[in-house]
This record gives sequence, C-alpha cells and structure tokens, in this order.
Amino acid sequence: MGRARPDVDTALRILRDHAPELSTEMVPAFAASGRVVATPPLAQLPVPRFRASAMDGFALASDFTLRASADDPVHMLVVERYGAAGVSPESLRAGEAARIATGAPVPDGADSVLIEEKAVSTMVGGGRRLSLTTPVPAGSNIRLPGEDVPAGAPLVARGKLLSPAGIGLMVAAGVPEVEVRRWPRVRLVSTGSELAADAASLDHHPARIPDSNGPMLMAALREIGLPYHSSHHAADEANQLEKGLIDQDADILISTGGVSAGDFDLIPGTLEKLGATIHLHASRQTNIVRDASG
Ligand SMILES: Nc1nc2c(c(=O)[nH]1)N[C@H]1C(S)=C(S)[C@@H](COP(=O)(O)OP(=O)(O)OC[C@H]3O[C@@H](n4cnc5c(N)ncnc54)[C@H](O)[C@@H]3O)O[C@H]1N2
Ligand code: MOO
Repeated sequence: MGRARPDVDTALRILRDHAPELSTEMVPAFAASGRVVATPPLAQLPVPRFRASAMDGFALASDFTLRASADDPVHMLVVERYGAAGVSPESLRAGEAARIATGAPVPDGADSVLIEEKAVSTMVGGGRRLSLTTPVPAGSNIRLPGEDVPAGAPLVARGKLLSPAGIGLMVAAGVPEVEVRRWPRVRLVSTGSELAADAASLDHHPARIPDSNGPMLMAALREIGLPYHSSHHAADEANQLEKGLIDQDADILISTGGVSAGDFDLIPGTLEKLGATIHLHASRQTNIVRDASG
C-alpha cells in the first residue's frame, strides 16, 4: 500500500485501470442524458437531410441573375411552391423564383437563396415580380445534405458522457436508441460509533454528532445523476463494519471515516480481511479500493 500522495490525474488513471466495465443496455436516444456511451451511435440520416435553405427568402437559379444591374434589372416571377413537410417541391422553370422558408428543401432548378431583406418585389398583374439589380452568387444561403453530419458518421465516442447536445445530435441524425453502460449501483457507508442515527438520539448521548457526511454524499450522488444507491451506518466494531461493507449488488462502495491512524480506524484492515486490494491510499481521508471479486 503506497503512502505517496498521487496527483489527481494519476489517481484517476489508477481508478480507471482497475474499474471493471459495467454491462450495457439499449436506451432510447431521447432518454440517454447522463449515460456513458458503450457503442458509438452512427448517423442514420445526413444532417441536413436535404438541400435546405438557411434563410427566409427566394430560391432561384443564380445563372439567371448574372447580368443584373441597377440600369438593367433582371425580373423573375415569384411562385409559391413550398415543399410541404416530406414532399420535395416542384422544379423551378427558367425565370422563376420560389418563396422559401428557413429549413425548407430548395427546389431543383435553384442553386441560391436571396434573403428576404435584400429582395425587392412588386405586384404586377396577378403575380409578384422579383427585381434584381445585382447578381446573386451561386450557393448563397444553402446548406448541403450531410454538411453538418454525413450519414454513417459516428456521433459520440465510446466512453463519453451523453450531454443534452449529444441527445440533440443523435435525434437530429435519426438515431432511435443507443447502447450505454448500465447505471452503477453505489453503496454509501458512514462509519463511526460517535455518529447519531437521528436527532432524537443526540439528546441522550452528549458526545455524539450527526452523520452529516452520509446525507452530503447522497446529495452529491443525486447531483451527478446516479439514481441507484443504498446507505448504511456502521459503528467502529469489526463485525458491524464487515456486514456494512459487504453488498453483492454494489458496483461502487463509498465509505466515510475510519481510515486514518486512530485505534478505531478499522476500514483498511477490514477491507483487506474481506479480500480487497488497496491500489491507492490517496490521503488519510481517501481510500480507493477494488473488491477481490472484481
Ligand atoms: N431572411 C432571413 N432569414 C433568416 C434570418 C434573417 O435574419 N433573415 N435569420 C436566420 C437565423 S440567424 C435564424 S437563428 C433563424 C431563426 O429561425 P426561426 O426562429 O424563425 O425558426 P424556424 O424558421 O421555425 O426554424 C429554423 C430551422 O430550425 C428548424 N427547427 C425548428 N424547430 C425545430 C425542432 N424542434 N427540432 C429540429 N429542428 C427545428 C426548422 O425546421 C428550420 O430548419 O432564421 C434564419 N433565417
Ligand atoms: O439568430 Mo441565428 O441565432 O444567428 O442562429
């Protein structure tokens, strides 16, 4: 058992090297926040899914506007051919410009979107006429299919924690479910004969103090989103400690108290008796161990 105090990176590496991998489960992508990725999810759809307008305005063929000038404006006929959701809009004919909304599919025949604010249009006869005094550059305000994420691309690396951004990315790319590690189960053991189980017993025992570490650590576990834990209080007495520390269902055992040099600091000895190997005794306050069962 080394007594040198390792830095945080070293301590984390030792922990990772000895932590057994948890089994995995499939969960819906929308419900995977805070889970650890076991198998990188792959984009089922490209993002954008189709050639999409980045702006509200008019979709048109840039070629048609090449000769536009203040002296000699180019006029186009505005057609209202929105792509209904899931339906590609009809192709544009020469000289037509289509009203288009941000995110809508760009019709065939158009290679550019002129933004609303730069467009000058007037009613002529029964229709709307768009007048251009400068050419519209090819490719303006169009997002290409797969520009953000190509189909098949891995979205989140193995071992990463899924963030809200990761959830949005997976759902945008059509991923229905993702393989993640199951939640680890944590057992929390407050040790110390001086700890009072409840406020009432403090009255009868003037030398006792409340078990504040237990509730604090439970709150910390909840804060990082770990849903499964059990908590236990054990007096500084070998049998009680042994019983308290054994939990076949726990993946992680967190104990508090009993690791320093007092006569009643029995945790390291008890753990070793139970078959644990101490890989890191990081400080007098921190014990990091691995159960013999793996
Ligand atoms: N002519 C102009 N067009 C746009 C301008 C501008 O100044 N002039 N601003 C652009 C900017 S910047 C932004 S930001 C967007 C703002 O768009 P809206 O807030 O009006 O939102 P929508 O047009 O409804 O949608 C935009 C885009 O996002 C997609 N969307 C909407 N909700 C969802 C959702 N729940 N999940 C996934 N995707 C969603 C929608 O389909 C569109 O693709 O306007 C620019 N345009
Ligand atoms: O207003 Mo938009 O917010 O530039 O993405």
